Amino acid sequence: MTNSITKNALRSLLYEVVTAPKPGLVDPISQGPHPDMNIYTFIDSSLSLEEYFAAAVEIGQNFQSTDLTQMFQQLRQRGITAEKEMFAATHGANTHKGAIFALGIFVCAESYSMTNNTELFLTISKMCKGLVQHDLIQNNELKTAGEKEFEQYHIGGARAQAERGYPIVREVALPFLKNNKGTFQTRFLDTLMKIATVTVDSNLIKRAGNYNVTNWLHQMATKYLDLGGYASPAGKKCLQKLNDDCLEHNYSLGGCADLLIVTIFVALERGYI
Ligand SMILES: CC(C)(COP(=O)(O)OP(=O)(O)OC[C@H]1O[C@@H](n2cnc3c(N)ncnc32)[C@H](O)[C@@H]1O)[C@@H](O)C(=O)NCCC(=O)NCCS
Ligand SMILES: Nc1ncnc2c1ncn2[C@@H]1O[C@H](COP(=O)(O)OP(=O)(O)OP(=O)(O)O)[C@@H](O)[C@H]1O
Repeated sequence: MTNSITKNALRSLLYEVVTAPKPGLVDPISQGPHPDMNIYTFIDSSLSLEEYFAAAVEIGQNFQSTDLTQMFQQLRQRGITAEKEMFAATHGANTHKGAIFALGIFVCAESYSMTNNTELFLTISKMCKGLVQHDLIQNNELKTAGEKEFEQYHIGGARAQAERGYPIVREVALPFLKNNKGTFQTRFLDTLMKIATVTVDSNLIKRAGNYNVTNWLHQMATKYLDLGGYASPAGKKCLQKLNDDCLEHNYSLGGCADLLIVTIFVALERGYI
């Protein structure tokens, strides 16, 4: 029988991807600026990760030592296999690399925290202690987009969020989702845009080729929420414009999507939604 944490991990991936219309991201209406993937690719990708999340639950349940960075190392080894399983399921498209990292951490930490009665976000920062130093500062071969951006702009992307215990999720997105009422569609779109008001998304910066795009995103997302979000006609229109802008400029919001996924996961675990 599928463990309830594993099930909520899969639910959060599917809830995120069916939410539409998301700017710069794949949803059932549009591939956005992602010609190599669509909603079906995301379904296949999500299902391919079930065993990975089940393994992450087990790692969290069985971990005994006090040094939680070792638990993260175990998870990471399994995560590298999960990336291969994802690429096999999607015929080579990178649908969920960031989510394998972020949601894997949340699943493992949730399982550990439930077994050992610890606080989720504190557990995550203990697991990821030293990650930026190890992966980005001591690394002499900066190859991936995120690694190069650290060199160029000094931003830590997905790794820095993890090491800091996901402050955007803990302090911004989760309280917002919890208090925001309405349909799932409205709540998730507005939460995605709330995340976009503060996130430095390395995926967007890579696509734009400059850091300044971050300020543009923060301003557009703030404007959308000020107009009343998806529940208001003006907010809807603003989101449509943002969707068009992302398509026109080939902008992707992969980091914001990952943060929405983990926010939905915690909300499901805590019964906020
Ligand atoms: C750290 C990860 C996400 C990726 O690192 P990588 O340097 O390959 O890519 P990069 O830094 O360009 O980012 C990849 C993805 O992170 C997400 N992301 C971007 N910005 C942010 C942000 N601010 N917050 C959270 N996630 C973000 C996006 O989905 C983006 O596409 C992870 O895949 C990783 O650790 N890769 C190394 C191999 C590994 O250990 N894999 C197993 C992971 S469990
Ligand atoms: N609905 C979605 N949910 C989650 N992530 C999404 C969604 N739609 C798109 N993405 C994200 O878009 C990113 C893929 O964008 P991109 O093509 O820029 O990355 P890449 O394939 O790794 O890069 P490159 O093409 O330069 O090798 C992935 O990180 C994926 O997470």
